[in-house]
Amino acid sequence: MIKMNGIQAAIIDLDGTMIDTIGDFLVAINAMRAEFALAPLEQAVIQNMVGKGSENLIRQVLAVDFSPAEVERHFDAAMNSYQRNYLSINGQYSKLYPDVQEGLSALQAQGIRLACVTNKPISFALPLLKQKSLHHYFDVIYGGDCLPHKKPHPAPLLQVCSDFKLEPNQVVAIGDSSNDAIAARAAGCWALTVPYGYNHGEAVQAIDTDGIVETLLCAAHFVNS
Ligand SMILES: O=C(O)COP(=O)(O)O
Ligand SMILES: [Mg+2]
Repeated sequence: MIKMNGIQAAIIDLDGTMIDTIGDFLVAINAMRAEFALAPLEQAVIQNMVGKGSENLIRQVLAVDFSPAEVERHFDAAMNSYQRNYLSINGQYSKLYPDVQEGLSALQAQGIRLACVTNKPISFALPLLKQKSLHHYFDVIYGGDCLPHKKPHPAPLLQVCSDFKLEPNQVVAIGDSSNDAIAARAAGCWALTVPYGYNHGEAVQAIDTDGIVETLLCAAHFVNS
């Protein structure tokens, strides 16, 4: 792996990196589909649709049964149903991946500031981070609807660099998908990838990243080592 020195901040992804939220997605999506008299989808199918924000997810989920025109016709009602269902169970079917708190603590102990950048809507992300006792690690938290662009656009990462008054090459972004690495590359930040999340059904080895780290604790050992 490449030597990564002078890192002052880390931008951490949420779904698939800190928290295994696929159970929440499964329950909320299938509750929404039941309201539309659609059959439930398997977890493996939904898992490959997660990562590009709620709008993308809902369009993909509707497109299993509907034509492009029907998807647009049902979109608003489906999104309302999904949001209501998600918020009613947020976190109940989710759990932290191994060594998340240990990794965040170890990064902080090295003087590295932490930001969370997720494509999850902020109204889902904040209560979830609080419920799982992770919010206190982060100086800055951006949801997918906080800024005009979401990952893989570099804007949220560049916003963090600006918030922290750092150059992008002083910042590492750690995520589970190509979305995170593409945003990092485009911003000029370093990129690390965890292998256990949801990479749109593709192998993490195919991601253009500066390294694959087994856990966030491994990431902490790797940065500035
Ligand atoms: O909600 C999503 O689409 C995924 O969010 P993430 O950016 O935290 O992986
Ligand atoms: Mg993710």
